Amino acid sequence: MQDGQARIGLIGLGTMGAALASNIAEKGFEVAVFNRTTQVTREFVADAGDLAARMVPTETLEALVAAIAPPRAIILMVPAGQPVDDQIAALRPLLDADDLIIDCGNANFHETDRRVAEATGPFLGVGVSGGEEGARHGPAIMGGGDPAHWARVEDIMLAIAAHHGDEPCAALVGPEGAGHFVKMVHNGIEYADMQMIAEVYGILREGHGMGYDAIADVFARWDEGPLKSYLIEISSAVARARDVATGEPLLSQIIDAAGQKGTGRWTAIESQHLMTPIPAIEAAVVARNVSSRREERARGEAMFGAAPERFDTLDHDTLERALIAGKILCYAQGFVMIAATCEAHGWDIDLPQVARLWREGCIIRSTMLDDMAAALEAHPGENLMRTPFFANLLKENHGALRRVVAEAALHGHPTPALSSGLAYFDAMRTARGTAALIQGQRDFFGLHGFEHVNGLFHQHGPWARQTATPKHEPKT
Ligand SMILES: NC(=O)C1=CN([C@@H]2O[C@H](COP(=O)(O)OP(=O)(O)OC[C@H]3O[C@@H](n4cnc5c(N)ncnc54)[C@H](OP(=O)(O)O)[C@@H]3O)[C@@H](O)[C@H]2O)C=CC1
Ligand SMILES: O=C(CO)[C@H](O)[C@H](O)COP(=O)(O)O
Repeated sequence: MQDGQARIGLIGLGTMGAALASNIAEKGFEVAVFNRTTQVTREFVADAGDLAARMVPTETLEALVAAIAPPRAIILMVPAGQPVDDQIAALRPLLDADDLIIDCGNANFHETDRRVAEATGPFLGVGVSGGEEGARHGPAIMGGGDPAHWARVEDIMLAIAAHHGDEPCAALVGPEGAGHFVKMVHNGIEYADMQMIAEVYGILREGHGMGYDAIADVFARWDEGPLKSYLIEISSAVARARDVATGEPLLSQIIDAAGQKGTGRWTAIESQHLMTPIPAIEAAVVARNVSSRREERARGEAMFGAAPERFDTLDHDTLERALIAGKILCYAQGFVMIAATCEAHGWDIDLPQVARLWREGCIIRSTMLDDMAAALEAHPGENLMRTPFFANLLKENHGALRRVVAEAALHGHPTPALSSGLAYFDAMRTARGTAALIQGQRDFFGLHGFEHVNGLFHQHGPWARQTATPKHEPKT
């Protein structure tokens, strides 16, 4: 320790903070820790084993600040929203002007933008993904803020991050709230990927009548192919798990109402502000909302009868291929959203770099990300679905996605994310769609005008009282 002082501080020893503090200490950095509930700090350090030698437990914010070598860097790992503002407000008066606060929790990136603008000292917003296991042994880290501030802690971030070969999955992706924005989109993709897997799980369970161990075997087999990913791997583990209390398959004992802390909802709301379509992600957020309406769903079942029927017209290969197509479309929507936000905010987030950061450590890590990074690198500005490698994969697999969505609909299995992914794919390959009718309707009831195929703007239909007068000359 430098003059007996720690290199960095960390506030919030919950699931993520405790794991991150242990990771930091394990990588050789002394870390001073503080938690709102003091007993948690005491127990954490008491249980830290050899790592305790590189930890300084503190019981007041003043003691925490005194324990860190200046210029200080302090990580916050507390819930998003007011707790972060409160913590900053309590901490900042105790700090020197050049001390750095790093919010490593999930934050709404607009709040991070605001905190950067309001900050009276250095501030970074850093997205950390990987859950407890990732935080402990190597998460993906998406930094946002001033490069000079990032440089002060870069060695720690690179050391604690997951690695893909020799490459650390940690980087400063952009200014202000860019790191939290990228983490938010990561979580949006996470929602959509999880929902698609859950939809296929429903078909295997209710449609095929398979048992949980057999479903776990299917997921485990898929985890050896193109779908290889953390989410498929843990889906297998979850399907195989037994409930400790009853000995029953755990999945039969978990109430089917999905929780959410806000990142998926933020992604969906932001996409609407940007007018950038991410329908599979939005559908996944809606599906969580629907899942929470248990009592209403039960009343619906009593009134109309249970929807999902047994059917055996889909083999496992078709389901796997549908998930491959669906997965590509989830990520494609996420990357398009990052590109759109860059344009709106004047940010320059490097999409291939984001794909590389997500290859290890994070929840959406998947073997496909290597090819995604290469595709985005080779075709800058292109939607992932139109890059040659993924376009070919979609050509090979969209038929399977179509069959799964169609058969599921025929047999009463809701597949909102898979269906939305397919509708996006079809809409995005339809040069002349159906919006002409909407423009005609808008003009009919509101004289909103439309653009004519001859290039004239603000034309009206024959229902307009006055003769349509072009406001602009034809485009040449
Ligand atoms: N769990 C996960 O998989 C991931 C979580 N995150 C993000 O990391 C952050 C922390 O999450 P997680 O560790 O799961 O949460 P936990 O609920 O496990 O821990 C929360 C921590 O914050 C402290 N805390 C809560 N409210 C306040 C407050 N008002 N003021 C000060 N401290 C407070 C708690 O202290 P006390 O002991 O006193 O209650 C506790 O140490 C969140 O932003 C979350 O979204 C990011 C990636 C993954
Ligand atoms: O950031 C995470 C993973 O990447 C957190 O686990 C987050 O809580 C997941 O979101 P939700 O709770 O809404 O499912």
